[in-house]
This record gives sequence, structure tokens and C-alpha cells, in this order.
Amino acid sequence: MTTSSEKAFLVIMGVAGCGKSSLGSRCAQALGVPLLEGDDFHSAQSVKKMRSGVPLTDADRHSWLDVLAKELQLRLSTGCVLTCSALRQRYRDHLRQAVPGLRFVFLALTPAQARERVAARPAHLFPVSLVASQFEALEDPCSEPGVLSLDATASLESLEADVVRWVRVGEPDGPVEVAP
Ligand SMILES: Nc1ncnc2c1ncn2[C@@H]1O[C@H](COP(=O)(O)OP(=O)(O)O)[C@@H](O)[C@H]1O
Ligand SMILES: O=C(O)[C@H](O)[C@@H](O)[C@H](O)[C@H](O)COP(=O)(O)O
Repeated sequence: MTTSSEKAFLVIMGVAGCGKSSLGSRCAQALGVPLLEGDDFHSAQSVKKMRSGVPLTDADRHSWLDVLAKELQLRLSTGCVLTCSALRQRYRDHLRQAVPGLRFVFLALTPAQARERVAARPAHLFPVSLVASQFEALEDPCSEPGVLSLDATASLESLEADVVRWVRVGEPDGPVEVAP
């Protein structure tokens, strides 16, 4: 349970287009904690790679996660909501090392739904051709502790309400699935 003296620390995770930024900003506001947009911390080289349709490697993501871990540690006294793809378990563990007990909200959707959403925002750095590689990298976090798995196609209002309830009311042992 998160009490008023204990600040919320959450990562909103999932593939490109799942709604991390949209839900993250709402949750940060609702929970009264700062928002950290993980994409703002990619290196120029990684941004260039993604823009040109080349998926990031573990090594690209390792240095990015190092930066994000430091940014999380700078917010230990305030809590925060971080948006970060965090596709593999080792990436999530990297962030957990910075903030023990860090919680993850996983926005689940199908490859077709992700492609449709990414294709609808052509000015964005992430091309639709890379969506398949996101699903290849994705390791389902549902067996890990402190994970709330949500249907990314639910309304943002209901997703926000589910997250706020989870943070404020507490979590049972193990992952939680909330129906849309
Ligand atoms: N729950 C939702 N229902 C409908 N559309 C959504 C939802 N969440 C996000 N979107 C839309 O999907 C697209 C991708 O959302 P975004 O928040 O940028 O995802 P991400 O940060 O994971 O790439 C945006 O056009 C956004 O408006
Ligand atoms: O690990 C990765 O491959 C990247 O983090 C990747 O997921 C990308 O940065 C975003 O997903 C694109 O930006 P959006 O998340 O805003 O779509």
C-alpha cells in the first residue's frame, strides 16, 4: 500500500504505441508525482537508429537504462512515474536495482493494434516497420512481483483509475490482471 508519506514509484511499460506517454502523464498528475519520459533520454545515436528503422540492441538500451536508473534515484524523495518500454526482464531488473520495490504497469495490446497506433503518428521518431521487433524483444512481465497488467485498449480514464486504485489501495501478492 502507498501511504501519503510514501511516494508512488511506477514505470508505465510496453511496446511502442501501447499508450505509455498518454497514461503516464495522467497518472503522474493524478498521483502528484513528477513524470519522466524515458524516450527523452535516448542517445542521439539511438534516436538516429530508430528513425532509420534499425532496432535498438541490448547494448544501446543498457546505457539508456543506466541514465534512467540515475534519474529515478534523483527522485527518491518525490517518487515518480517513468514511461519506458522496459521490454525484457533484465531491463526491468536494471531499474529495480535503482529503486527496490519499483512497480510496473504493463499495457498489453496486439501487434496489429500497436502497428495501427504507430502508423497514425507519422511524425514520431518510431517507424511502424520497427513494431515487430518490439514484440520480438518483449518478455511478458506478468510473473514478476509488483506488476499490474492492463488492456491497453481500455479507455484512458479507466486505465488511470485502475492504476491509481492499485497504488493507493495496495496490491495482492503477485501480478494483477484488471479487466477493461
Ligand atoms: N487507451 C487508449 N485508447 C485509445 N488510444 C490511445 C490510448 N492510449 C494511447 N492512445 C493513442 O495511441 C497512440 C500512442 O500512444 P502513446 O501514448 O504515444 O504510446 P507510447 O508512448 O507507448 O508509444 C497515440 O495516438 C495515443 O493518442
Ligand atoms: O526500447 C526500445 O526499443 C525503445 O524504447 C522503443 O520502445 C522506443 O523508444 C519507443 O517505444 C518509441 O517511442 P514511444 O514509446 O513513445 O512509442
